[in-house]
Amino acid sequence: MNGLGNQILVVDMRGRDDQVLPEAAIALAADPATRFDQIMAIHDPKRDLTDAYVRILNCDGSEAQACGNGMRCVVQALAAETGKSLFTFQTIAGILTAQEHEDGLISVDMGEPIFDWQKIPLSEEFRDTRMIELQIGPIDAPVLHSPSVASMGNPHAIFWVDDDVWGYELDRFGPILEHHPLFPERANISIAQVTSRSEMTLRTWERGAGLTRACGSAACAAAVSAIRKRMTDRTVTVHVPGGPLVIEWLQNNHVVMTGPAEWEFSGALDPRTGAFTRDAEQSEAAQ
Ligand SMILES: N[C@@H](CCC[C@H](N)C(=O)O)C(=O)O
Repeated sequence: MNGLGNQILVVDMRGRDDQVLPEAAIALAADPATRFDQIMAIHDPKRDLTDAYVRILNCDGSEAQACGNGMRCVVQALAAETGKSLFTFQTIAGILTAQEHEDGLISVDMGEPIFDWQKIPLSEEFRDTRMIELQIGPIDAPVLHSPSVASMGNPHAIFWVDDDVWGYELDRFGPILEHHPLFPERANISIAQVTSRSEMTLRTWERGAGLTRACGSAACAAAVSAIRKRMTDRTVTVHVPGGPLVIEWLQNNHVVMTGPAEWEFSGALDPRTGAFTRDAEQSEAAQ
């Protein structure tokens, strides 16, 4: 599936007690036929009143605490299967609720943002008035500096720019910043330009996945950071390379993300090796 071009493999692990292995994820990501950004593995619920436990893997095999676009894909897959429209999920980071609307768009309550530096986590206290020294450009005139830092369950840094986000070499700066010592668990790195009280443009270099066409949790982290800085109102349309996501920061402190999800193909996966066989009718149609 995909969520605004964020490539997602939704893997049904219900009724099994094993897991998608990191090696399987790495093998699947290396195959052009199954290239993906994240795996959303749907497991049997571990708690009453939840529909499923969802485990999230990046294409480098690492486990993530949140994936907004992937959650919308899970909702669409389960809504098609069950006819339900309201869901409650458990992830490593906590409980999330989600809803598929009549128009097909999906809202996910991504929970409460975290700004406490120890919980993001950062290696030391950091205020966005302090520059992160970059290994590029002159030290007294860095290309990107003073990010907002926040967690949506997963760590994010958002660098604000006044001009076009496409003018920055995120593929070059992203890996340097992802591994900056300020981020002991690495971080998702975004460049954002606020264009009005209700809109911004955002590009993201994802921890464990690299450049993606959309990152839902980054859109949430960027929106709440812009709202805290009084740059926007509490509802923000975040334009990512794959299209728009609407982010609302509710008075109860929860962040709700709304956007689409799209089915692409299906097949059978060996969760130990990553061997994948596309469903027969789809293979024939592709020939
Ligand atoms: N694409 C995602 C984020 C996936 C996890 C991230 N790369 C991490 O490691 O934290 C989204 O839509 O939120």
